[in-house]
Amino acid sequence: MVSELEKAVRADLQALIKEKNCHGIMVRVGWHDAGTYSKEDGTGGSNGTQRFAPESAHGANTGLDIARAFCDDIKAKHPEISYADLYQLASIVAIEDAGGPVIPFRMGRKDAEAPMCTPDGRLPDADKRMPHLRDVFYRMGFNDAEIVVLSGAHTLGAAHKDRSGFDGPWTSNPNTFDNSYFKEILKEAPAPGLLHLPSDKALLDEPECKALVETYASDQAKFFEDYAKAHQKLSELGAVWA
Ligand code: HEM
Repeated sequence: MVSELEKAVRADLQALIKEKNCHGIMVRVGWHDAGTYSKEDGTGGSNGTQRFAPESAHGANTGLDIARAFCDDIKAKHPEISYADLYQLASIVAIEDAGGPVIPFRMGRKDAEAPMCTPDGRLPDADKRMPHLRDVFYRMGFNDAEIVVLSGAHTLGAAHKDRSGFDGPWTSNPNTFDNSYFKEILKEAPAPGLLHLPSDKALLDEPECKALVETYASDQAKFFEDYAKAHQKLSELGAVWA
């Protein structure tokens, strides 16, 4: 059963995301909190440490201060929710509001404190290809199929020159969660104004991954079904439950 707290936070997140049209960055804040997880030693994951320096200042997190400030406004109104839950719920509500799949959400992640910040370099480098993506995502406990499906989150939002050095959205409808990312990356070159990261094109480097990109490009229902499962797993990486 959804608690009154979750209902209230969801409503406020939805209103904020609609008003600011900030779907992409809200998805990214949850991903970057969770994506530091290491299954080797259990460090990192969905524990809210992104709110602390030095993690907040890691290169990969440039620009996420905007999303964290939005989350702080919600936290001020609902101090009972943990940051760890809030970052994940922001991500999930943004995807749902953009027309994406409903992602099961379990409330109750405990916040970790500043000494639990992870070292820099745990999040993927957009200039690199499959061997690097495997190093990073296998460390979190994901497989190749999950790398492909989770990359589909780039259907939302955009890159910004002053944050990552890359520029522009992946699709022509960056506030709509659909399978257009997969259709776009299959094109030889990006359509005018759109972006292909090297790490996006990496998904076409090997036949099994490329076949999955083609499946998702032609079957949005399958994309949504697989995406919801992988994103739920992402949102619970390393979580310590109250
Ligand atoms: C596969 C490895 C990945 C790499 C190398 C990567 C890299 C990047 C880069 C360079 C940006 C641009 C940041 C900026 O300039 O603002 C970005 C944006 C974004 N990423 Fe990824 N990403 C990856 C996977 C993911 C995953 C797994 C998710 C979510 C599940 C995700 C969600 C997003 C979203 C929503 C944005 C848009 C942010 C905005 O609109 O401000 N990414 N990513």
